[in-house]
Amino acid sequence: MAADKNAFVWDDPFLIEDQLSEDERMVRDGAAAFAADKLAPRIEEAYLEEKTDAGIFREMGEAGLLGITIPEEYGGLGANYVTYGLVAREVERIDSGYRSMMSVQSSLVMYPIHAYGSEAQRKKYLPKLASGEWIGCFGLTEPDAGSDPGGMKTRAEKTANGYKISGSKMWISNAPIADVFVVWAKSAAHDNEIRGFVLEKGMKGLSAPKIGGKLSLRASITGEVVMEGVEVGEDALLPNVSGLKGPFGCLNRARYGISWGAMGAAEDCWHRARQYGLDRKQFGKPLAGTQLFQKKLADMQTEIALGLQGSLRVGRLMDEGKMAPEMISIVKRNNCGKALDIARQARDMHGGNGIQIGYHVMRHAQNLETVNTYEGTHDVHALILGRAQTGLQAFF
Ligand SMILES: Cc1cc2nc3c(=O)[nH]c(=O)nc-3n(C[C@H](O)[C@H](O)[C@H](O)COP(=O)(O)OP(=O)(O)OC[C@H]3O[C@@H](n4cnc5c(N)ncnc54)[C@H](O)[C@@H]3O)c2cc1C
Repeated sequence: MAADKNAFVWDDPFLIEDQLSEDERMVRDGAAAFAADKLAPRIEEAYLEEKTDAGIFREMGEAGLLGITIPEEYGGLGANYVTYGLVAREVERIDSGYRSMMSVQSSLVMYPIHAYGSEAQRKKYLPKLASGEWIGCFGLTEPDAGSDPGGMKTRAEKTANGYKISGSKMWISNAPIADVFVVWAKSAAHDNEIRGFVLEKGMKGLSAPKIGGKLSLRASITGEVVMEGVEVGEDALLPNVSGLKGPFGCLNRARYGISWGAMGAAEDCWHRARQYGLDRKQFGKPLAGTQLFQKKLADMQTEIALGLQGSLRVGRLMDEGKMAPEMISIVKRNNCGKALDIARQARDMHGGNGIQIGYHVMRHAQNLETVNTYEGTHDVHALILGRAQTGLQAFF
């Protein structure tokens, strides 16, 4: 009997699947298999023990998940932004920390080296970052400059052969295990404009101590980047960008991926809450048979369907070269905020079991606290959108 072409697919209400190409589905399926085989078995221990396995980068590299949008000649996959988003969704279905490790490497380290770097920098760094042999980090945030990166204090002074960089960065994902550091500094030789520099592990004056005690993103290591007069040659400067548009160009890509990733974490919470409600009986019937439980599931289904459709639309526009950063603010802000609400609801729907590591939902909720904050907080994206529609700057 032929399938009913008007049937409702509860876990894909708007038939996202039909809107993807064969190639996009193939890479997505590979990422899903990788996530299930290599990431899912590690996450509970990694999270509980706050342990980041640096070997994951090589495994991600072998699976082709690093530098999805970077051309093949530099070791990337040469795929489109929709594919990048689909991969982020699969990885974050397991854990936001693993997706963070991947996003930083692909969007915040490989992207700027490709987009703003010299040919020599591309050839030197990109293949090893794509294979996961080298791990990258991106240093923009400082102890006193988070939402306002223009207030950064890190400085690059001109020397005879290059630059001397001094300052400190805070909350830098991957930093303690990084080989390659893309850092942003105000450069005296360039009218105090913000410029990007590529530093390498082992340089004199460069250190990256771990920030311990995180209650969120515990599987993804975070550190400071301390630069005490780090001397680099002219070849460390990213030559082709200056000003805040450099870091924001990278952040736009990462934020777009996060909008998909957060929906992956939300889907995991939704599916787990639904299954829990079907399995668990109270008052003589499954929890899923109660009106309140079903209302919560319907809210989750609705927000996830809308969120995924929004991210897909923005991805298609990026691939057509028609992306405006404000579009990314809409999906990053909406999807992270909604995913956080969904994870908290799912935790509640699991009752006492919901606080246990083995039920996964509280880990997602804890992670999504960070995902809602980094890469532009929920409120900062509201200010970007407010400015875009009123023409009035409300940041200060
Ligand atoms: C686990 C983790 C990993 C991270 N990884 C990286 C990384 O790899 N690289 C990197 O560079 N950074 C990274 N960050 C930093 C992250 O991007 C910043 O934490 C974020 O930008 C917010 O900055 P802040 O923490 O200084 O908060 P603040 O900017 O001090 O904000 C505090 C609060 O004030 C609000 N606020 C700020 N400005 C305004 C305003 N004008 N009007 C109204 N409200 C406002 C914010 O919305 C927020 O609620 C990471 C952070 C975490 C927690």
